[in-house]
Amino acid sequence: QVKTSLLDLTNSIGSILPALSRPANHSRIFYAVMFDAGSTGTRIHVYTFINSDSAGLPVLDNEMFHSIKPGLSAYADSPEMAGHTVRMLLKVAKKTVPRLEWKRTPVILRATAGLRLLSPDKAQALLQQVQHVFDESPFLVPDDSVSIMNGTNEGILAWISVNFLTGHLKAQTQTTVGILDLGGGSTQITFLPKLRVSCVFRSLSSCSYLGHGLMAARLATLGALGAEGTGESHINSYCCSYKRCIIHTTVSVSSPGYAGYKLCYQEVLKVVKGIIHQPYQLQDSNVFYAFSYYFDRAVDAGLIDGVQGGKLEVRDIKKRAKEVCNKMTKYPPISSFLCMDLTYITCLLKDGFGFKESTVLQLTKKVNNVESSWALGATLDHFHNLKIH
Ligand SMILES: O=c1ccn([C@@H]2O[C@H](COP(=O)(O)OP(=O)(O)O)[C@@H](O)[C@H]2O)c(=O)[nH]1
Repeated sequence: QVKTSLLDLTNSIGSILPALSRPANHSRIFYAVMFDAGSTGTRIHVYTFINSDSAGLPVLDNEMFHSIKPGLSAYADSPEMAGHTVRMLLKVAKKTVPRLEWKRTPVILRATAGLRLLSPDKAQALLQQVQHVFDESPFLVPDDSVSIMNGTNEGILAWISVNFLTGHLKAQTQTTVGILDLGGGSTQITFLPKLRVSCVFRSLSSCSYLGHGLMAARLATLGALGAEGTGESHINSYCCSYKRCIIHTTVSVSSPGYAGYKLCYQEVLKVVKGIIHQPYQLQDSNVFYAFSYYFDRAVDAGLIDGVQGGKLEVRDIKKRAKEVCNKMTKYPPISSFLCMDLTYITCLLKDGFGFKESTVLQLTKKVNNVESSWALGATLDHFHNLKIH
């Protein structure tokens, strides 16, 4: 658990503009290109900002977003393919940023759980390929433009993104919202705990759990982590909605004749228990924005609209998990893992983070047409070091 002074953070964000030091007559518009090298895909965010007249926050005018699957870690044994992926995505940046602005527009790539879980030499080989593609590009390549980001920073930067987008970082705003990010390889929870009377300043609480993203949790639940690449393997799981659930080309999972919420919960609890500790000071007044796989699976389960998102209580997810696992729905689940995924999400929220069944989550993909992701916070961090390191 890492704590960061929120006062430092907001003061620093407030001074982004002076740090940019642009010529007086220069256009007020500037751009930044941030790559998210995630475990399940690589994404490009091209941000267009407008300098505000005051020394306050810049205005985010637009985001161009594009993604490619699989993630860079899928090319651990052919790193030049990782370079190819980034080169393809850079075409989006060239189309979006005016040619005259290329040489002053920074390109940055931050990798998350996929590369954290690789051996250091394989991860390094992938990053070197990306660095090579950046160096050949017409964009500005800052120092430390390509690196693996640590999990707590991932959570803090996502918190900055969502609070920036929802207007909670403005000087006069007293409240903030918490964030819940469920990636493929890791999961993050970041929020501002209740003020203790004796505290001088408020501290952010950010926890990241490597190996507890949704895809990693599937493998861990099935005890299949060690089975990868060792030849075909069959596993029985109460969480498998179909007769046969394929998890990996070499690992297939069979249902023991029936799935069921209670038995499935016991399976996923083994992954959650003992590893996730409950962050203290969680309280009812904390509003949490939940995105990435929280959002995707809620859409798959028919709980929220895929464009609008929506509010859900933890008990709504639990209820739908029961319906899917106990086959109480009219429609067969579109994914053979929907029972396991919804049960894992319920277990993570309740037994992992200590949420009540009545806790309300705001399921969100985009805020004002901008992706809910750490990438925006990382871009703001680039323009002025936010002292989160
Ligand atoms: O800008 C983004 C970045 C990620 N995601 C979602 O985040 C999840 C996967 O996260 P990732 O592969 O980055 O996992 P990590 O490496 O962080 O564990 C998927 O549902 C993506 O669709 C998204 O919707 N928008």
